[in-house]
Amino acid sequence: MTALENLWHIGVNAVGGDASVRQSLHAHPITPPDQIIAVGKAATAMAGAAAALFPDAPVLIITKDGHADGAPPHAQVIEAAHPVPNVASLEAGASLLKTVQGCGPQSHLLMLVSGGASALAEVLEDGLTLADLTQRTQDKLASGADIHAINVMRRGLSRIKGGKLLGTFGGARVTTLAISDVEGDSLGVIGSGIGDAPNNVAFAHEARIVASNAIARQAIADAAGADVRSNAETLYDDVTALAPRIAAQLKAAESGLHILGGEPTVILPEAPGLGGRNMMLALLLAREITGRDDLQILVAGTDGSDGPTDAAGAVVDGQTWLSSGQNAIDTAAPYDWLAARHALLKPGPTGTNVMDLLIARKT
Ligand SMILES: Nc1ncnc2c1ncn2[C@@H]1O[C@H](COP(=O)(O)OP(=O)(O)OP(=O)(O)O)[C@@H](O)[C@H]1O
Ligand SMILES: O=C(O)[C@H](O)CO
Repeated sequence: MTALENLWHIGVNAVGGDASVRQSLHAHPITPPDQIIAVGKAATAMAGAAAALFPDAPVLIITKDGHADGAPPHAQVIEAAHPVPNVASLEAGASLLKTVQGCGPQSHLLMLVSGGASALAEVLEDGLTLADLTQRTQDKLASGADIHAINVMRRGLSRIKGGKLLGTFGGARVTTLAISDVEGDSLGVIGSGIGDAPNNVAFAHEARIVASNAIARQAIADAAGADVRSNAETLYDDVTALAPRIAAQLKAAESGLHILGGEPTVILPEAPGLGGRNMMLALLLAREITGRDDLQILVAGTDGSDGPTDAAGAVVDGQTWLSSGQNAIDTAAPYDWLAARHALLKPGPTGTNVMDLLIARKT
């Protein structure tokens, strides 16, 4: 493993779903819940920590396909598609609504929310079909819209988002623990507000953000110590605008480590190839730094999968663009091009999701 990959793992481990939930519940104990619900890409890890503390509570886990390994044996597990929902997302949404509505008058519900929840569980407003939902999701994802704009669309179609799910809760108390994968760490945006409560509810609601991009970056900075030159959450723009800006900053920077976080956007052509925003940014950066022998850059999603692929991102340097990757840029097909250069990172599902990290070393 390269030094940059090692640092990425340190950051990701610092925001693991299991450890984040355990630490939060240890620091601020809660009364035992009567029901545990975990929704999102980190649901299995978050639910595992809660179920170990509260073994008597029934557990519902809704997560992405292939992300359920290690789920508590007594949990009900539903796996669905991400980022574009499928029929399992509607089944998951129906189970979610039924479970919340089935909580008794005195009950305490523990909600564990992580990014990806929006696509993984849905109950549509009357008159809408799965085809409407998938089409609108695909269009928005390809348009370069950021997560705030995507989730405004999602909330408008939904009977469980934007606080509507907890609006159906008839019990006494809800505790929401959330891992943030959105700028500003707002509970109303994470999973389109699936763990948020509307105003004027009759139950007590406490919400905590237990992991975030800032926490992951700080863990990397702590591990790298005096070597760190910058640490900022500035990866919020189109990848074609970000790449030249970041490359120019790195070329002008002092030698040392640079840590950036956030979630870039990509505008896709009509029939894109295989890739994700991290791979696309890595490819564009490879072009910008071609020939430089003093720069190495890692760009990867902390959930372990970038777009609809099995890679989290890539590591590039001044040699990566030895033969041109322009065609891969034009067709939005960074995956195969980077794979051929052995530049992809494939850690598998990480049990967390705090957006993306860029770690660059200048020597
Ligand atoms: N071929 C491609 N090249 C570059 N980017 C792509 C490609 N195909 C899809 N994408 C991008 O991948 C993104 C979806 O990626 P991913 O599944 O990692 O989403 P996410 O932001 O983590 O989802 P969520 O916010 O719901 O957790 C979309 O923004 C889309 O533009
Ligand atoms: O699921 C979602 O809505 C996004 O990942 C943001 O949390």
